[in-house]
Amino acid sequence: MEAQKITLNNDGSIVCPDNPIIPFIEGDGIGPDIWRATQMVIDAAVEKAYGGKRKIQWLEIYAGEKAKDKTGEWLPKETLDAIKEYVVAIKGPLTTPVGEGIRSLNVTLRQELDLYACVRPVRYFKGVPSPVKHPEAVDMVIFRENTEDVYAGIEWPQGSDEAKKVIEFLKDTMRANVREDSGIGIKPISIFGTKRLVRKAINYALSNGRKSVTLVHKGNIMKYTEGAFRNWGYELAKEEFADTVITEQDLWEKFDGNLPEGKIVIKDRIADAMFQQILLRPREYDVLAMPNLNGDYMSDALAAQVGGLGMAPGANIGDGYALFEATHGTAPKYTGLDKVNPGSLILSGAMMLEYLGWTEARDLVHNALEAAIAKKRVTYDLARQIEGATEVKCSEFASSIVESMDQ
Ligand SMILES: NC(=O)C1=CN([C@@H]2O[C@H](COP(=O)(O)OP(=O)(O)OC[C@H]3O[C@@H](n4cnc5c(N)ncnc54)[C@H](OP(=O)(O)O)[C@@H]3O)[C@@H](O)[C@H]2O)C=CC1
Ligand SMILES: O=C(O)CCC(=O)C(=O)O
Ligand SMILES: [Mg+2]
Repeated sequence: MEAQKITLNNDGSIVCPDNPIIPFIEGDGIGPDIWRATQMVIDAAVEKAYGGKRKIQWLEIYAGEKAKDKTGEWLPKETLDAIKEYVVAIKGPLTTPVGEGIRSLNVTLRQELDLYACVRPVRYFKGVPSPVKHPEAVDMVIFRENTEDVYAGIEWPQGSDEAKKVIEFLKDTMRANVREDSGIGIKPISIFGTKRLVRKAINYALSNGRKSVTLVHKGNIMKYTEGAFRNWGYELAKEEFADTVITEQDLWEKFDGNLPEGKIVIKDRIADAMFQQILLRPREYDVLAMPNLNGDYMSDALAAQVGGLGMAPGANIGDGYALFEATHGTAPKYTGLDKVNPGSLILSGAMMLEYLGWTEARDLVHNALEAAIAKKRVTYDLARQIEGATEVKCSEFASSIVESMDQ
């Protein structure tokens, strides 16, 4: 069967052939190890679910260190073009230097492709060790705005002409005093960016039988960015989902705390308090929508509750285009050791299978991952927390997942 491209309908839904061509970026650091493991597990699940009728044809594209070595560029235009051409892609993590050097390639990919929602489902898999008493109570899906906020890349180093000019402008024109030896960063949050993100989160909640969407913001301090995010989120819910969305106040005043069938609650929480809520009252939260930085922090914190960054999948989704990737980074100290947990990228691959509509293969991955963990032969991150577990390599864990598909 000849491999074909995935195509997009006008409404942003995809048309997926049985033999789609899917580009992948291997990634830096632990990327090659976890990508190898992921490819093996996803291919095995597809083969097992569809008996050869469906198969992914993988197409390697380059970004990060491998791209720099091969082409002299960190993010070649061909890579962006390929993701647009093939609609769906998957990537390993890419390194970003701290405090200097190139801008994040991960953030650049999201912005250039307008993948405005970073979707990170956080759920518990049986047998995974956790620092909390009831990790099974965690079942949340983060919708993190992916293109704005302090990630917009509008910043100038301390002492630069640009920083000096902005400081002067603030002082002379806006009567706002900023210390002269400051670096400057700008935090834009727009009505457009907020509303399309919240719209996606509410639509997801409605089509997946979720009960609430919580807007997470620091609007008491950053009134016109984070506070506005909250206000525009409520506004959007009222404008576009008046028949289905109720407020928390409605829930108590009109419905005595009992959510009517088919409705969802929209509520909001201030971000610092929300970090406590996810630990102490996880059952009260479902879909979470938030600006970029809050989403970045909350993703790793929530991941910790269900087994850590080795078990944290994600996707960057726009209007049709999607780029799947783990929540974690390149974990540089483990580069080339075949040691880390490939679970996050494997689960990101399972999200991709769902996006293709291949839910039988997705279920196989989820069940086999749980079955492999039950055997207590797991990578270091889980082994160090499970009594009586044997530590296995990244590749061995992937093989164990594949073997578990047959059992
Ligand atoms: N989307 C992306 O591509 C992302 C890229 N990055 C980039 O990655 C680089 C490193 O960032 P860093 O802050 O160290 O964050 P990382 O997420 O790479 O790693 C932090 C720690 O998390 C644990 N961890 C991460 N991945 C796994 C895994 N697969 N299995 C088990 N444990 C895991 C390890 O903990 P322990 O030490 O306890 O073993 C690791 O030391 C930076 O350049 C950063 O910019 C960061 C996040 C996302
Ligand atoms: O781009 C990076 O280096 C970090 C990104 C990140 O932490 C994230 O997307 O969660
Ligand atoms: Mg992060």
